[in-house]
This record gives sequence, C-alpha cells and structure tokens, in this order.
Amino acid sequence: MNDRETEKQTLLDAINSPEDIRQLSIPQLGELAEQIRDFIVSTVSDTGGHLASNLGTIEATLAMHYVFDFSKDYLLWDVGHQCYAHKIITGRKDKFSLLRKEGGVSGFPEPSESSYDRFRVGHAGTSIATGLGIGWGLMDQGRDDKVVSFVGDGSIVNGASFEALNNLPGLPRQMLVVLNDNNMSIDVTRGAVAKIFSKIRLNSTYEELNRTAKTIIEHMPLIGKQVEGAVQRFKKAIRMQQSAGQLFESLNLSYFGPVNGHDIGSLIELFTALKDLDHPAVLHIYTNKGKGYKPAGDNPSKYHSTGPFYINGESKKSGKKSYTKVLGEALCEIAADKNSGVAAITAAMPEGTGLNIFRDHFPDKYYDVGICESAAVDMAAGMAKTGLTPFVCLYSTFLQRAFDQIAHDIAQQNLHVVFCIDRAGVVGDDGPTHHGMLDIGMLRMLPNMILCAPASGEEMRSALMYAEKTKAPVGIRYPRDVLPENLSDIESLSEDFETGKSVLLSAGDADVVLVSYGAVLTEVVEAAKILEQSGLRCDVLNARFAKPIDPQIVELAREGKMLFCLEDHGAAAGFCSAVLEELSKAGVSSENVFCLAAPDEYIDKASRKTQLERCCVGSEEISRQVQARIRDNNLYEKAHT
Ligand SMILES: Cc1ncc(C[n+]2csc(CCOP(=O)(O)OP(=O)(O)O)c2C)c(N)n1
Ligand SMILES: CC(=O)[C@@H](O)[C@H](O)COP(=O)(O)O
Ligand SMILES: [Mg+2]
Repeated sequence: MNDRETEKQTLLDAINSPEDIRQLSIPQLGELAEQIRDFIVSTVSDTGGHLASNLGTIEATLAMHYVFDFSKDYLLWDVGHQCYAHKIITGRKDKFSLLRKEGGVSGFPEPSESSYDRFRVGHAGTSIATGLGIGWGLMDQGRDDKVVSFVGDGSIVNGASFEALNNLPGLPRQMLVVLNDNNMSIDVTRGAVAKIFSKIRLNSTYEELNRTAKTIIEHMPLIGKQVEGAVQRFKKAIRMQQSAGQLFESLNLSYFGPVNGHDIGSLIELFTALKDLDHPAVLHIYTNKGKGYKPAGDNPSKYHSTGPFYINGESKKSGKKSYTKVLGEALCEIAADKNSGVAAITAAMPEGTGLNIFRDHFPDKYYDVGICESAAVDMAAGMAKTGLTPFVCLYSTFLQRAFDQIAHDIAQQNLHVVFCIDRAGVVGDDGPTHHGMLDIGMLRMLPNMILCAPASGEEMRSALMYAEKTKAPVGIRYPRDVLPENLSDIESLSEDFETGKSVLLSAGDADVVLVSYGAVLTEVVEAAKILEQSGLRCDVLNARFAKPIDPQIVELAREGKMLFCLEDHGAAAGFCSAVLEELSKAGVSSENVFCLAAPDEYIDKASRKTQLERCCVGSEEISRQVQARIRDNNLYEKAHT
C-alpha cells in the first residue's frame, strides 16, 4: 500500500458520525468522497444494490451532513435508494458488507437502524409532502429544526410530488428541496418536465454552473431577507435558470441553480447560505448517475439496481430465464398479430418489467409515462375506450398507487385492461417496501375483475394469451424470480387458461390436497415430495384463479378432503381468504381447510427463498406445517388412509 492509499484508508476509517466529517478540510472531503465511492462499488459488487444513483450523490450527501445537523434536523430521502453514503457516515459502515442481506443494513432508509433515517421509504414522490408535514409539526412546537427533502428528477414528476409542491409555498418557514437532477430515472427521464430540465442541461458548461453557485452565494444575504432589488439582480445574473426556474418560481417557490452537485466546497457554501431562509426553496443540482465507476457511468440504467458483478462490470448472475422475460416475449407475440390492438404501458421501468424487449420491436405501441402509475392506469382506461387492449405492466408494490384508478375508472366500467403485476409476493433483498403482498386483496374486491397467476413459463404465456381475449379487467400476478425447473414434465400446465378453472397435477385420489396459487407451485410440488417420503401422499391442485374461485375447490372441501391453500401474499385478504369465503357462501365447513400464507407483519430483507419459508410457503415449511396441522387436529388417521 502506498502513502496515498494509507491516507485514503485512514480518512474513511475515522468516520463514524457526521461530526467526524466536519473536522475535514474541503480537499479531504473530496478524498473521502472517492473512498466512499470505492467502498460502495466494492460492496455492491458482492451484494448487489442501487449502484448508479448512489455513486452520483456522495458529494451532496457529505455537504448536507457538513452543514445540517441531522441528529435533530430532518433529512428526507425520496425513494431512498440513494442513501448509501448517508448510511456509511452515520455509523453503519461496519455492517455495510451485509447490505440488503439478512441481519445487515437495508438498501433503503430504515428508522429501526438509525435515528438519522427518519422514514422507511422505497416508493417515489413522498419526500416533499412528508417534509411539508414535518415543517408544520415543527412550527406547531415552536421548533426551528431544518427540513431537507432530497428528490431526483425522475421522482419529482410523480403526482404526489406535484401535489406537495402545490402546497409547499404555503409553509411559512424554512424547508429546502434538493432536486438531484442526473437526467435519468431508471431509464432516460421522459415527459415535458424532463425536457425543461434537459434543455438547460445541454447548454450548461462547468464554468456556468460554478458562476451560478457564486452568484447565489454573493446575493444570498439580501435574498434571504427578500429584498426586491437584490432578487431581481440575482435573477438577471443567472442566465441559465430560465426554464427550470420559471417552473418553480411560477409556483411561488424560490429556485436556485442549477449548480454542480459534485463540487463539495460550493455545495457547503450554498447549503450554509440557504439553511436560514425563512421560506421553502428549491436547490437544483446536476449530478452524474454512476459517477466514478465507468461501467455504471456508461450504462446507468443497467446499474440502477444491479445484482452482484465482477469489478470489470461482468454480471455474476445466472442468466436463467425469468417470468419478466416471458412477459416481454409473449407481448411481442401478441402484438405481432395485426388484429390484436395491443398497447404496452410502463411507469418508468422498461427493463424491470421486461418491456424493453417490446419497446425495441414495437416502439409505436409502447408508452413510458415516467413514475406516474395512476396516470398509466387512467391512460389505459382511455385507450380501452377506443378499442385498444392496453397491458399495464407495473410492480405489485407500485400498483398500490393506482388503486383508485383501477376501481373507479377500469373496474366500474368493465374495461378490457390487462394488469401485468410483476414482483408479486416477496421480492428478496429490497425488503418490506417492495414486497407485493397486497395485490390480490386490493383487486379481488372489485366487481368485474378477473385474477389469475401462472406457475411456470408456459403458464405465463397462456395467461397472457387468455387475458388478451377476455373482455374484462384481468390481473396476472407473477414473482421476481426465474422460471421453475421442476415443473417441466407436468402436462396439465400446458392446458389453456379458462376463466375460474384450476388444473390438477396428480392422481386426485389423496385425502390431503395442496391447493396452490401462482408461482409457489414450484415449492408446493417439492413439499409434496417431502411429505410423500414421510408417508403422507398429497394431491396438488394448481388453482390458477383467485377470482373467480374454481367451484371444484369447494367441492373438494364438501367431499371432506383436507385442503391446504397456499399463496405468496398477505394472509389477510388473498387467495386463501377467497376460498374460505366461497366455502362460507356454499355452506361448506372449513373445519379441515388450512391457510398457508404470509404472516401479518412486514417481511424483512433476505433471499426470496428464505422469505418464502417465513411466509409458510417454502417447501420445508409447507411440509412442516402440513404435518403439524394434521397432528394438531387429530387428522392423522384420516390423512394416512
Ligand atoms: C411509486 C414508485 N414507482 C416506481 C419506483 C421505482 N423506481 C425506483 S427509483 C426510480 C427512478 C428514480 O429516478 P430519480 O428520482 O431521478 O432518482 P435517480 O435514480 O436518478 O437518482 C424508479 C422508477 C418507485 N420506487 N416508486
Ligand atoms: C428503488 C426501486 O424502487 C427500484 O429500483 C427497485 O428496487 C428495483 O427493483 P428490481 O431490482 O426488482 O427491478
Ligand atoms: Mg434521476
């Protein structure tokens, strides 16, 4: 190790709290930023994570912590996927090697880890409104603690952000919105606001950004007091603020920038100057997503959320085919039929939803609305009215944002819109904010809605073909997972989907039936093998539909079979509940019907396999639960005859 590396090592080693960074000079802070960058790249190459956004926000994070005291001031991250440097300098450096792993630090702000994390977040568009609420709360208590919301250019266009901006000027105290503009959402940012931002970005040289920062700092003491002449001179002095500035100023919000978000010295001066404003303001900073690690800088989209990789950028992933990939391919197949009238809609997640494949083949049938799930759903409603068949492709957790639109604008009018609900069930490393545990419950109470879930790649394709032909709102849920390998020989899985019809995978003569909904089938089939080895033979029924429920399931219970209903969803209102309701309606006893589903809690980050076990639908836990419930209910004789 040379002297320079030893010094580098020492700087990060000595940082255990924000107080420590305040002891450093500006050049040392620059050094520290580089060390944190190396540390993040090296850790994320092992664990996976949100690399590109984090590499771009290190300098701004250091500068904010240098100026504000977030042990009492409030720092609110939007989405929260860019909080790694913040975690590293707020006492979690030593646990960072277990980033997003069981027992390690979360990839998102997590109040149970540290009082520096104010909110558990993972969804976009919340930070300005929560900051506003905190501002009102602090005022009520006569407190002058500062509030900073840090929001990206992709997230500020979300409806929730705009609703908050609409209310923000009414707050008669300090609140700073730091707009981190890196010209990217996960993919390239789309829409009119993005155009406003990128118009000035194209003309902004490094010198101009510096000059803007200087002008703000020079005029700050007067602007702070709202001296009219100074404000006018200030506006004149900043040529580049025109379009972005006008956007915020027309809402009566003070706007400053754009400035270079990697220049720690200037940022410290700016935050110091803006800290004591007596009204809300926006500071617009430019940063580079993926800064300092070439593969991420060259392809920020790929490194937005990455699995483990080699330092040369090569992925360590298996390359196995996922449900998501089948979605992209099958939609292309459907769109290739000239009469299909298909449109595919994503809310800023072309890669994540697999629609990038579709976009490349059918650019004129593809729509990316940005992080605007509710607009995506209402746009689909409009398209369906004109006779198109929109496929709205969203993650289950983000579909929650559009519940009212699905209920009010789609289901009420029985519009033919297909909801492709990706990341349904537990998602692994992202943890509680990103699990899709509510979609069945939310959607099955809506009249007209049909809900189904494939259990294999072949079923995924069939479900999409079925949905395209079925003139009703249809939800198809599937997980963040690769396709199962243990189901390929099962013939019944290649049968076409028929509304409310399940398929049997076994002989149909056992007294115990495992009734599986969706992708957990792969675990259920393994569990059936384990149970058979222990002397308990079970039938396996693949329910396929959560709405309507197959009457055959009710008949099995009526015949006195022991049913174990299984799903990767919250137990409160999902498939299992739907079965119990049908039994009740039919006057059939549910005495021997058991539900295996997620417990009534937020499942912590871990591998998806571990999380499935925790939700009682991993193969080990299924076999344990089946045996235990048979034993506890004195059903042993019945089950083993
Ligand atoms: C409501 C919602 N929809 C979608 C997402 C998925 N998502 C996470 S980060 C992100 C892009 C955010 O872009 P930006 O705010 O500009 O932050 P950057 O990653 O560029 O730093 C998206 C679409 C989300 N977290 N929340
Ligand atoms: C922060 C966020 O909401 C997304 O980036 C999400 O974490 C991506 O998840 P996938 O990795 O499953 O696409
Ligand atoms: Mg961005």
